[in-house]
Parts: sequence; C-alpha cells; structure tokens
Amino acid sequence: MIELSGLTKRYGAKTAVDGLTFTVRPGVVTGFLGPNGAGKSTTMRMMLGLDHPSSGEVRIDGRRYAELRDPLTYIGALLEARAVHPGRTARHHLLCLAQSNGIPERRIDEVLDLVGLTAVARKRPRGFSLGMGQRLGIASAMLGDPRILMFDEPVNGLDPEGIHWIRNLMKRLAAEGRTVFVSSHLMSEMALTAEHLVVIGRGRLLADTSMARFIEENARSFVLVRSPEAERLREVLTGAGLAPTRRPDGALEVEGGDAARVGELAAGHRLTLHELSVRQASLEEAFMRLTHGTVEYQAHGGDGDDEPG
Ligand SMILES: Nc1ncnc2c1ncn2[C@@H]1O[C@H](COP(=O)(O)OP(=O)(O)OP(=O)(O)O)[C@@H](O)[C@H]1O
Repeated sequence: MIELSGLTKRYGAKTAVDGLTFTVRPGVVTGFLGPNGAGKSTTMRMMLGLDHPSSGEVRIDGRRYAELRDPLTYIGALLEARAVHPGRTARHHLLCLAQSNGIPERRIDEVLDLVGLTAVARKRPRGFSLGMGQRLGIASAMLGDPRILMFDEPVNGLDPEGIHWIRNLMKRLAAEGRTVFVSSHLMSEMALTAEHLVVIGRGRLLADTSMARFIEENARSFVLVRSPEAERLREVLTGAGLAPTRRPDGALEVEGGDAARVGELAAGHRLTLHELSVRQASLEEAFMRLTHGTVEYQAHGGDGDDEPG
C-alpha cells in the first residue's frame, strides 16, 4: 500500500504537487492520470524518495522510503528515464542492483526469464531495442520481488506485442495481491489495464475512484439511431418518454436509452432503421471533460485560429 498525505512540492514560486492525499491499494491496477505538467512524475519521484516533499509525506507499507531496509524488496519502479550503465551487460546490471540491495543472485535468472531476456543476458543494453530496454527496466523493478510496483509511462513507444505483454504483466501482478501504480497518457490502453484511477490536474487531486465510476460520472453513453423516417421516429420515442435529440446529420441520440427498447418501439410503428448502436462513453472523453481547465498549455481552436499578428 502507498499512502500520500498532504504531499506538496514547490519549485520556487511553482507548486508542482499541491496537497495530494490518497491511498494506492493492493490487488488492483491503479492508473495515474493527468495532463502534461500535472505533477505525476514529481509525485512518483517523491514516492521513491528521489525528491523531497516541501511538506506532507509518503508512506510505503506504513514506512517512509528512507526507513526501508533494502527498498527494492518493498517497492520496484520503472521510471521514464532509464539509467543503465552503458558498459555493463544486462546480467551485470541486475547483479549490481541485487548486490546493493541484499537480493540473492539466483533471483537474476528468474527475472530475466520472467521478462524474456535470458537469451541476451550477456549483451550490453546499448544495442537493445526500446522494448528490450523496457523489459530490462521491468526486470530491475521486479528483482526484489516487491509487493509494490510503480510504472511511469511503461508502454511509450512499444509495439502492440510489447504493450500487450506489459498490460498482462501488470494485471497478473495485481492479481497476485501486489500494489500496482501506473501512469500513462494512452487512454485506450489505460482503460484496458486499470481498475482504479487517481487523476490530478495542476498538482491537485481531481478524482480517486473506480474506472467504471469515473467514466459513468464524467462522460455520457447513448443509443444512436438512424432512420429515413427520423421525424416520425423522434415523435414515437418522445411519446415513450425517451427524449431523443436530433443531430445535424439527422441521426437521433437517446441518452441513457436502451437499444432494445428503441428497436422495439421502431418495429411496433413499422419504422425502418438504418442504424441502431450503443455508443459507450470512453475514458478519453471522461478525462478530457474532467481535466479541461487544468491543462497548462492549451491550444485554442483548430487551424487558422491564431491571433492576427
Ligand atoms: N526540477 C524542477 N524545477 C522546476 N520545475 C519543475 C521541476 N520538475 C518539475 N517541474 C514543474 O512541475 C510541474 C509538474 O511536472 P511533472 O513532470 O511532475 O508533471 P507530469 O504530470 O509528470 O507531466 P508529463 O505528463 O508532461 O510528464 C511542471 O510544471 C514542471 O514544469
């Protein structure tokens, strides 16, 4: 478990993290979202004792990071900037980490096998692809068999196979009862991976809730229906208390409607349908709606919207 209370980080006049209080629990993957510059990396760095809070604190299974003996056995992390000594082989890199953290050497082969790098264990990471580099970073994070794992943008730049592998690994680690905390800007990927979400904007907590609730509360689902007799259909649906709205392209949207009911009402009135589909609200839509206004660098409008110079 990771517990943050009143966690704050100021850089001069800039407050990067502003009084964050939340708990990351074991057993589920918790996604960490926020627009660029929201303070995610700064928060993660403070969780790992790499940055000192201006005020507030982080507890890792009840203790401060500095109080942990052999911290890699409590919390493992994959951060965006990978620090691998260029002259060391993958195996040597893991060996150095193991030796400085009281981890038995046999664990190295286990983690190499776990991430699928056994065949290149004696090669230098310099020649590794992005995906292999990520796997080595994950092997380092897993080395101490920690109960808590943190991943900062783990799928950035990975191919679909690599993304799939990391997604399943994170889910498996959570299913084993570990605490898994992951940041990503890829909303569709996050929607498939995380069960719980923590969302921040300008350093402040915006949401700490389940994925399902977050989407339900911040985005809308509706039934989309198209008919060559749209006006007649609108009357029928309105008569049934469904309150459809008409889109400029002539289609009708029935918010909170049930597709079966719409279809049955249309059939009952012998109305032809060209489309009847359920549009599920997406995490991306919910995220955009919630964080709108907390984005640091916002583009206004589309092309040609520049102020005349
Ligand atoms: N060392 C630093 N000195 C001054 N300002 C900093 C420093 N580190 C971060 N900041 C500022 O703090 C804010 C939060 O940055 P942070 O990198 O934590 O955001 P983030 O949510 O991880 O962003 P991104 O999604 O772009 O990675 C930003 O405005 C950033 O410019």
